Amino acid sequence: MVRSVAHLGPRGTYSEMAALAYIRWAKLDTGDELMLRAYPSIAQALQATATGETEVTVVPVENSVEGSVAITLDMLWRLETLQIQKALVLPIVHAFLSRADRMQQVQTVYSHPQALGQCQGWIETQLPHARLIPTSSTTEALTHLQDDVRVGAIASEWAAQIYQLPVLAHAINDHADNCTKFWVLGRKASHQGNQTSLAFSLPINAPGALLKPLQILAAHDINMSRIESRPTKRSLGDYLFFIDIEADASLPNVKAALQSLKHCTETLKIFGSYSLLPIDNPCPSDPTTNTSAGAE
Ligand SMILES: O=C(O)C(=O)C[C@]1(C(=O)O)C=C[C@@H](O)C=C1
Repeated sequence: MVRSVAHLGPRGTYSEMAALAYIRWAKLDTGDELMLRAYPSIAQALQATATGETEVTVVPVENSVEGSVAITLDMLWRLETLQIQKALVLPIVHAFLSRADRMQQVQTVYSHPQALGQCQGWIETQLPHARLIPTSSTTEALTHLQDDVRVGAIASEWAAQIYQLPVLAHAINDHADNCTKFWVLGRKASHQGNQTSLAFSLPINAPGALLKPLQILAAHDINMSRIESRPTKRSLGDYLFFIDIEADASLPNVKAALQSLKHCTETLKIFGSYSLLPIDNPCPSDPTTNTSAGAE
């Protein structure tokens, strides 16, 4: 069976860029030949790995401007089987694609909500009256361009090359350092790395309930690099907490802390220890390169 990497499609998304970076790394590291496999949503990509249809999935988890990708955290909590094997951070540089000659012709802008948020300031100054329409991915937005000069889309320059679409403006993201962290998730744990991610729900909604787990981490000299809350969806004001720590779960102090956390949390999930993949050149040089196994 072809071992494949699930990601949000269709072709040319930032998620595919991240998946390609992972595939290149895996080839160099282990000689493994992995194929891309695009899915219409992040949830479907994650499910494909959970059910064994693909080996791993590469999904966005956090952007430097817009913050967490809620669906990734929610699905990770819901699917019992997934472990984080690697993390990678991609610089995200957006372009404005349109068949219009002038910006003034554009009345409607399509893109993924994360991309629309990352270019909010640019849209306000360049296209203050445009209607903004969210799409399931930056490249799904491109299907709305057709021959209509009143329509524009936000995606990468790489996507513009793949679909041979004109770029009206480039590097339109509001912050030059815009970047997104992706996780590589699989059914197996990586068992090594200097970062560990976990999440828990609390047994009671009372003063100090969250303080106890945080005190345990501090008492074991463990540094947190991130804390994020998500609704449990049971009742208003009831939260899950997602925490990243800067330590390997196999270290004695981390093992002891995780053991103690069990006593002051309701459900505790450990998503594994992993390292950050170094990315030299995020953009595949040849836009026609397609190592896709094709799911969409
Ligand atoms: O729509 C895409 O191209 C994606 O890969 C999704 C996504 C995201 O969900 O954050 C990935 C990276 C960018 O931050 C913008 C969009």
